Amino acid sequence: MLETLASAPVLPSTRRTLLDARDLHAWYGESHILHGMTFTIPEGEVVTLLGRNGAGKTTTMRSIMGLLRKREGSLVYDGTETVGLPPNRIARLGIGYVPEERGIFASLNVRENLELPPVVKPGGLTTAEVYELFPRLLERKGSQGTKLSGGEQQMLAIARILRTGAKLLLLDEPTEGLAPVIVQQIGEIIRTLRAKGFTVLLVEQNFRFAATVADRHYVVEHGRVVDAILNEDVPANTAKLQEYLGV
Ligand SMILES: Nc1ncnc2c1ncn2[C@@H]1O[C@H](COP(=O)(O)OP(=O)(O)OP(=O)(O)O)[C@@H](O)[C@H]1O
Repeated sequence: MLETLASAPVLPSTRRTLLDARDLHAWYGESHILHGMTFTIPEGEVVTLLGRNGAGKTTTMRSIMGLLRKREGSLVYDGTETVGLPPNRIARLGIGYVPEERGIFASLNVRENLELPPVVKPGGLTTAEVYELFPRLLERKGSQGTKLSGGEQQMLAIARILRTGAKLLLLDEPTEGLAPVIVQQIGEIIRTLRAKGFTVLLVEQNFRFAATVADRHYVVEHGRVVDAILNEDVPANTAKLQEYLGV
């Protein structure tokens, strides 16, 4: 028997559940990293995973994408159990992943980077719609990946998955290393995506930023969700969050 958390924190929602993670365990080789992650992502919400370095946030995203071979438990996306499915099948269900390192191809220009990933599901944005959302990328469309600032790279990495038809966007620390003014722009983009009906799972270390975009927060420690906080309750829980995050 795997050790699990007897009762995971639960928060109410009136929305349909888009992703339901139950008692998710995952391993890198022999290393057991996720120890029973349980959380739900309501459709149309921005949900964050908060936690210290090494808590298991990135591993949770990689597990959702099927990038870890050994997973146990349940991850139901839009009614389909995805534990056991390969990454390409999971992507085709409509999940897009922007890893922390962004994955921009240095030798390709903005337009080529944008048009590289295949459309996996109908309903993705056209290139024109992407440029409307990211005017900066239109200005830079002929520039090579290497010439882009960190903020432009992050925008390109997000823009790229919008073309694919993904409806659930996994964004791993999109604001990391960016100047405050660019962080604000990324915040604007996330709010716009939410208004357009996308669902977002965001990994963040900075809960002050997270609170400007999110509907709910899950706190991750040692591969488990140990707390769940609605965004409107963040001000009343600041001290607790600071303690969780060690800030
Ligand atoms: N490829 C890997 N092989 C083995 N162990 C790994 C690998 N990647 C991560 N880990 C370990 O898994 C644990 C969780 O890492 P993870 O990257 O999910 O944490 P995190 O919460 O996202 O934090 P961070 O902000 O540092 O990325 C850490 O102990 C880490 O050392």
